[in-house]
Amino acid sequence: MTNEPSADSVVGCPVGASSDFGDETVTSHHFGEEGAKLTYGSYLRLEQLLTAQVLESDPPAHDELLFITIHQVYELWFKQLLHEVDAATEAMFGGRLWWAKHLLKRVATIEDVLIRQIAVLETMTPQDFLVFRELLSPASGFQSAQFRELEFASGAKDPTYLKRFRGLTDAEQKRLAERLEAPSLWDGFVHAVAQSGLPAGTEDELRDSLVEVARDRDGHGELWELSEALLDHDEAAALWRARHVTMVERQIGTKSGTGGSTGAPYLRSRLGLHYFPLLWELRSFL
Ligand code: HEM
Ligand SMILES: N[C@@H](CC(=O)c1ccccc1NC=O)C(=O)O
Repeated sequence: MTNEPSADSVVGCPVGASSDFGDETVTSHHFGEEGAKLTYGSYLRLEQLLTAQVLESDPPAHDELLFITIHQVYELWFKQLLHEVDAATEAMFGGRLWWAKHLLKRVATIEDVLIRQIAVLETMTPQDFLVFRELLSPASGFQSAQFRELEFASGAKDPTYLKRFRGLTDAEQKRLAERLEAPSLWDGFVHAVAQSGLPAGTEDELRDSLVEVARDRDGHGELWELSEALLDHDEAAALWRARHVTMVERQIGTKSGTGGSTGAPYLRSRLGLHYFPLLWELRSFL
């Protein structure tokens, strides 16, 4: 005997299918290849996802699972952010400014989550981190290819990073090199400014055009809103860097990093980075 309802008792259920629910709650079913039923776990590839947390410490340090989980969640969101940033850039080149703005709002919302989740990692004490910290060397967040791709795709293209990375895979190197050549969010925005009929051939022209956009929002409302959405992304990235370095100081003080940098001083040297410096400069001219 089985507890599952028979196929013909399930509303909307194809012949031969069975349900995890009673008659009233089931309305339809989906099938994968060869009639195999798609399940929650198979759709989300949970077997791969949930077996990818492999600790370096042995015996296992209690907090290392948290450390790995947080970083893996970051990389999943980085992948999503790149997907949205690429689409937003394409939308600006294609004249679909409302869509670019819509996607950039999503980007900033995800970045908000990335900033707030640092607090979860801060529930780890420095003593508990030290149980497994040495095992991580010479690995470091510095080697996150997707993080650097996001910087490049946003417009902060520092080619020296390509040479400074140790241990990137060939595929990661290739992706980064391609990103250096590909149009960035900023390139997309400059294109949109030019398409609206405003001068955008030189930095000076662009500066004047941005002031014009800001002063005439009735005439240039869509561009203004787009520039604000870009600034939200830029600001969120800056807030993440600041939040990360305060966490780093709390965890390792003035120690140098596992990646070989000076640690907090290196990270502080990056706090002035802006993806869209002209949008920040503009504030001084209004
Ligand atoms: C206990 C927690 C953490 C500590 C102590 C820490 C420490 C550091 C240090 C010292 C550096 C400088 C590179 C080095 O020499 O190692 C660095 C860079 C970096 N970390 Fe972390 N980190 C922590 C958590 C995270 C998390 C959760 C992420 C999320 C992905 C992350 C992403 C990065 C990135 C992207 C860089 C490169 C930043 C840049 O070049 O501007 N870190 N981290
Ligand atoms: N760089 C950190 C270690 C660390 O946080 C880390 C190590 C391996 C992989 C990712 C890391 N996250 C950010 O740097 C440290 O020096 O303590």
